[in-house]
Amino acid sequence: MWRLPVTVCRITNFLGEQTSAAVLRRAMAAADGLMPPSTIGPDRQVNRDIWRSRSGHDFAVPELLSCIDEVQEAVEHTLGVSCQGTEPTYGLISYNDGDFYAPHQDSTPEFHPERMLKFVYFVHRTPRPFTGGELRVFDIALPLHTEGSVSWEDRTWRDWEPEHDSIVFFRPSAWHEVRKVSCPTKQPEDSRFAINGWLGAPHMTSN
Ligand SMILES: O=C(O)CCC(=O)C(=O)O
Ligand SMILES: [Fe+2]
Repeated sequence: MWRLPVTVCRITNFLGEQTSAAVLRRAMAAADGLMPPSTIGPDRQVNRDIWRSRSGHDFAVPELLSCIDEVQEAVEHTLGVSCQGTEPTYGLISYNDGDFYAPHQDSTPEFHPERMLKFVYFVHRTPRPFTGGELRVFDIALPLHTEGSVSWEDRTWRDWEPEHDSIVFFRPSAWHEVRKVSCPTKQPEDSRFAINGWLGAPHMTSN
């Protein structure tokens, strides 16, 4: 069996000092109003065994979208996806002390098949007020028809730091997780903030 890393495009200093600081200020203000717990699935269940974080859905970041637009072609080329005619959907997610997201896929043939490209843009206070919170992206085991021969314990991965003003792009079908965050102050403003979104076919986009 072969293990191949999933390609992740990562860009640091993505918006620049001033713009990322402005996004962080808005994220901190949103978190101060205590965003609701993140929910999973079409019936919007809170399941703290799978996903512990808080989500804000009406957080607008036009400056991020225009920077994504500028790199989109290069990212598509690198990841081998085409995002022609797609539209972005996104939200602000905050992870505070003890929060995490268990391994999952953002899209499967049955669940959000319209999602073509995933992006996660990170902001946080400096110095970083939390530890953990790495984005873990699992390698693919090949050949794909390995039923029975691959065990969950054997899996391999690469961790990506949630560094302020960095962005990662990958295919939403990749298995990934957010490692548990430790944030000793427990203050909402000290959270690991992520603007988490997808480029997807608009006619199929749903929540
Ligand atoms: O915040 C991250 O690093 C990724 C979060 C994630 O996997 C998701 O919201 O689907
Ligand atoms: Fe995800």
